[in-house]
Amino acid sequence: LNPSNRSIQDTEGSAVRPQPALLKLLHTAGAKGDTFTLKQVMHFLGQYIMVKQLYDKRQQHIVHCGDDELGQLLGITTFSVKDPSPLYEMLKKNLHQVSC
Ligand SMILES: C[C@@H](c1ccc(Cl)cc1)n1cnc(-c2ccccc2)c1-c1c(C(=O)NCCN2CCN(C3CCCCC3)CC2)[nH]c2cc(Cl)ccc12
Repeated sequence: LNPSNRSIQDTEGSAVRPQPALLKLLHTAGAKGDTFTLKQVMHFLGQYIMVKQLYDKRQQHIVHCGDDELGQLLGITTFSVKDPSPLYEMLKKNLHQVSC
């Protein structure tokens, strides 16, 4: 993100530009355009998980993404929505701060 090295949460309201691989997932989930707030990125990633039915039907906080592009981006096969750290790591690498 930006050189001032603010944490990912600080960029809540400001605009971010996802890398192509992440942008593709957001468009699959119905997102339009190429610049979003972090909140919108989170919303569309949630939609993506639902559209692709990646969450465990019995334990709905578990996401199985090993066979999906989401897993390629995260570098993991499974995660729990209760532990967002792998997600924030991925977003740090795949979101560019848009200084507008
Ligand atoms: C609090 C929030 C969250 C948000 C960010 C993080 Cl790093 C962790 C957790 N959250 C809580 N459960 C989910 C979730 C669980 C299963 C399937 C889809 C989403 C989410 C996620 C949202 C979201 O925007 N959530 C809106 C309300 N969700 C409730 C759960 N609902 C589903 C639960 C499973 C059955 C279908 C509905 C969907 C709407 N966006 C995400 C993106 C990712 Cl990479 C991972 C998880 C989520």
